[in-house]
Amino acid sequence: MRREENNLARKILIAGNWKMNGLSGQLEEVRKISEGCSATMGEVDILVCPPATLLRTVRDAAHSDLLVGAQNCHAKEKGAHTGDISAEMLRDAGASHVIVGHSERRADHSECCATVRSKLVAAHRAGLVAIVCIGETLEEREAGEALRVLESQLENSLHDDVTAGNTIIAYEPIWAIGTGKTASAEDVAEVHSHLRRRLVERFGQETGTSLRLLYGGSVQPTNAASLLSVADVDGALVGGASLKAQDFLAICEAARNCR
Ligand SMILES: O=C(CO)COP(=O)(O)O
Repeated sequence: MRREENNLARKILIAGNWKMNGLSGQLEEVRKISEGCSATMGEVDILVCPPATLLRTVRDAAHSDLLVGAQNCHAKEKGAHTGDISAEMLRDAGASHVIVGHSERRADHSECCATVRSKLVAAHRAGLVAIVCIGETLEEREAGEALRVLESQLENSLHDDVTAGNTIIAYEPIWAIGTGKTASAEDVAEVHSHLRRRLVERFGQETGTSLRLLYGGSVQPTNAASLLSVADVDGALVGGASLKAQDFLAICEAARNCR
């Protein structure tokens, strides 16, 4: 089933995850994104997630309709956690969204689903919309375990007060991140419809069908249209291609044309 036959009530979100990239001298790309997508922003939500050091600068430089988010938060509100940043601090710095549970954090910082869930609670406590990432490894996919692994991550990373207004799910197969390999539209459709069913079972019909499900992993201007046309794909979480305004804007434009 293609997107137009599915639930169109969910507004598409194109989110750029800059990861550990970006210095204050390089804000020209943000200005280009901000200006370039001003016509698109009514129809598509557009979010950029710079490193925490640039949150305030990007927020101040960007069009007010461009959403600005962070890439991680600590579970606690404040206290003796040297080097960490709380969800409240991110909000104070201008963020409205925060990514939690990205596979790079799960791998580099040994974050398990319980940690991700506590960060989700923190994000909601601070009034941030959380983007919860889940994804399987290549070994898990090849062993036929992908759906089981994803289901477990989904189950254990979320808490019961999740709503379509405070949470977005991003499916990012680990083997597709930064590799140039993208999951096929068929694989993405299978995963997203499975996740949708699980969300409806857990949160009920209304919330389950309203939660947005993003795809991430080597999304490029060349493949965005086909990925975004898949039913139950409600947007993209873009890494490398979000660093160049031209590429990111092309993906936003592809999203606009999917409506
Ligand atoms: O990890 C990602 C976004 O969070 C995807 O990264 P790439 O688009 O560079 O594959």
